[in-house]
Amino acid sequence: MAAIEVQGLRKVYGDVAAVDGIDLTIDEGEVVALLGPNGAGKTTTVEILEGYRAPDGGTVSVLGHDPQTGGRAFRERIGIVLQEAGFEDSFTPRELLRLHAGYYPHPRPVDEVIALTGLEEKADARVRALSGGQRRRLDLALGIIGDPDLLFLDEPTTGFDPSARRRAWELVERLRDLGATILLTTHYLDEAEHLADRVVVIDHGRVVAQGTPDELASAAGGATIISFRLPAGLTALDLPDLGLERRTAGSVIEVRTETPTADVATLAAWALERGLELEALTLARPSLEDVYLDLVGEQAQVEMVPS
Ligand SMILES: Nc1ncnc2c1ncn2[C@@H]1O[C@H](COP(=O)(O)OP(=O)(O)OP(=O)(O)O)[C@@H](O)[C@H]1O
Repeated sequence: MAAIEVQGLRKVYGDVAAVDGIDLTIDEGEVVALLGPNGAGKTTTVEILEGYRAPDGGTVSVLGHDPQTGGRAFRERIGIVLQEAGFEDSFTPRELLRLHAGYYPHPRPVDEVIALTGLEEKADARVRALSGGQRRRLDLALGIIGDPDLLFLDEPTTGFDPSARRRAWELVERLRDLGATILLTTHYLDEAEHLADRVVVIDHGRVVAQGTPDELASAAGGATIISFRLPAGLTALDLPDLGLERRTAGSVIEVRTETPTADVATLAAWALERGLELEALTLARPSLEDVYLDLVGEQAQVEMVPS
């Protein structure tokens, strides 16, 4: 059975269609990542699914309920980790978890949640003494204390250090193994690639692509990415003609090509002729990030240009 079933979802603010006809089905036990540039409509969509905003059109069923009218029976089965939850900072994580456990019929044991989220050392410290990353872990802990069937994670690892991030990923994987359905939004493509069974890309309030990370990457058309660091003192203009398309990120050059063998030979001959060593030279198939930037990159860049 589908955990989430959405058809023709619309939400309009004045002249802006924040959500402009989204269809989305998420099966029980699936981990789905919602991706999209700032303002794409992710938060609006997720908040409608959570019951915090009313749609202007379309049908929504979450765990068999209409989120607007599902009431307590619905709330008890979902867990929500918002981007910025405020909590009473004179409490300790253990106290807050006990308090929240009381709202649910079958909560997880508080100690188990503390261990799952790696908060053992700070379980009895005042919340105000926690670092930003530790507070995010507390957000996660509060999101899973009710042992939800469906968990909404809004940018769950923003502000985490790399090891906290790994632990959060392991936690999501464990929850998935325990059968939870998870809908997460993230701006980290590697996070989506790592965690999600399926990725849904939203732009301008519509679904512009969806599939497993592998499916999306192969939709890029079998191209290969040649990547290397531009030798010191040279510019991209000094390079030979290569590939179909070139992207520069700092001193790293990425060339998309459908003839990698010939292009690598051209590049190697060019470098050898000049006695250059090409640092960080790699060949790879397009990552989810490449595909994502192809789908929404241009609009995202336009949005960043001040008018
Ligand atoms: N309460 C509101 N009133 C008016 N406009 C809104 C409101 N909430 C969102 N919007 C607009 O709707 C559009 C979608 O916003 P939304 O927050 O859903 O995007 P998002 O994909 O979550 O972005 P981000 O990645 O920045 O969190 C944006 O143009 C935003 O300005």
